[in-house]
Amino acid sequence: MAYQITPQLRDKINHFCRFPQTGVSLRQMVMFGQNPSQGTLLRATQFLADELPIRIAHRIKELENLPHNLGEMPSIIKVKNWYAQSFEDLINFPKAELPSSIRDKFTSGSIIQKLPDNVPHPANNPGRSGMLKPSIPIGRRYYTKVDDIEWPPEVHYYNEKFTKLIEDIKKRHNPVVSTVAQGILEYNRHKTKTVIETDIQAFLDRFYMSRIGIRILIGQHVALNKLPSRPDYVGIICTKTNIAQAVQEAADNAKFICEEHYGLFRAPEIQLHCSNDLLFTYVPTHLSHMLFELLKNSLRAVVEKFGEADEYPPIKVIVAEGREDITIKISDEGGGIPRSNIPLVWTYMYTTAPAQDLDPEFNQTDFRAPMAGLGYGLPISRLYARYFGGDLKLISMEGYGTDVYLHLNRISNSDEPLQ
Ligand SMILES: Nc1ncnc2c1ncn2[C@@H]1O[C@H](COP(=O)(O)OP(=O)(O)OP(=O)(O)O)[C@@H](O)[C@H]1O
Repeated sequence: MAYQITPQLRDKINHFCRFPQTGVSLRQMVMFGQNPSQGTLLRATQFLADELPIRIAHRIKELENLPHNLGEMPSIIKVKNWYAQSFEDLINFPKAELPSSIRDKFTSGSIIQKLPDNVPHPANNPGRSGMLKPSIPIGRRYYTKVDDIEWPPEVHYYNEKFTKLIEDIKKRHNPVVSTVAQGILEYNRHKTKTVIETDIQAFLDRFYMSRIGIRILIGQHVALNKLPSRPDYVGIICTKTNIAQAVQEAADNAKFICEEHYGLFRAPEIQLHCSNDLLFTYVPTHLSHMLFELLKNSLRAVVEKFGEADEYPPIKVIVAEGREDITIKISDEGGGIPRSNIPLVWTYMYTTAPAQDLDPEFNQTDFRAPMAGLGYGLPISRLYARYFGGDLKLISMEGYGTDVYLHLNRISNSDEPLQ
């Protein structure tokens, strides 16, 4: 039988919707996740056990109040039910029952309510330093790392169970992007024009941005709990992400796909101008995703403009290191985009590639089409860039080529853009 939201669950969803979502910055994640003790992990568990149902409840509400009749499409209902099931799993997860000796250690000097804005936090006040352990402000609270004392096996077991729960939730939501895309196709069948309306575009931006945030929080928590510690990594965040290496890997992958797709002996060359030792803190999987999508677009444009050729004008990747941003410019001579189409390239489902079949049941880790096909590459890459305070811009010279600018914020302390 299809999943149903019971009236009791509905009340809980309404209740959690009343709380604002709490953003976490890349820097906070790095500070909190360095060499975490089981106690610190338990604190992270508690944060997520509070925060994830809030974020998910907001999404359920939004899926139920979609503009036009998008919310009635079978694929959208399917996605809403996944969110409702995950919400239910999370709120039914039992609270930690700690032995009293441990409970005292866990709570003493731990979560401190945020001080008024005009009062410096004691941990950041040099005159009073040492009074409190350094703590990380997240939302309205300060999260203090917990000492590495001998934590009883119950704490480890509890963290492990919660990790398993959210890992399963992440897996359940793997096909969300392609299923929502399917929902949009179902909706478009009822219309004569297929360009996405502004309100639906805004919903998709919010929805996918929120999904990135939820998956980062889960991915980070799972990595901290399960992965052996790796040098230069805090969970899924690499504190020494090597840009040149990331571009090179994305270029190799994109060229390989391009050669396969067009049956070419050799894809256009991708020239890289970047210092080999440029390192910064980032989530490497996000960076690879964006670079791969952008390079694929450039390769496709060049190959489609020049056809099967012995030589193509190279694609140039220039990396600039600023104080605030690291900017990656990708320039191609693939003929550019007509000016009137520029706003469309940021809309979901806009593509000039032949239509692709969607298979929402296909259990993929993250949505990715082979060479081109759904028109998700640019808008989703822009969300990834914006998620950590960066941006993605595109400038085209029709008849010549396209430049895309990928700005990555290196200060990394901007909060997640949550709505
Ligand atoms: N460098 C480029 N040069 C010319 N046209 C481009 C370039 N990048 C993007 N475009 C145009 O913008 C459209 C949308 O790009 P987008 O990356 O969002 O989707 P896609 O590549 O068509 O499909 P996918 O979902 O697989 O990424 C492309 O179909 C293409 O027409």
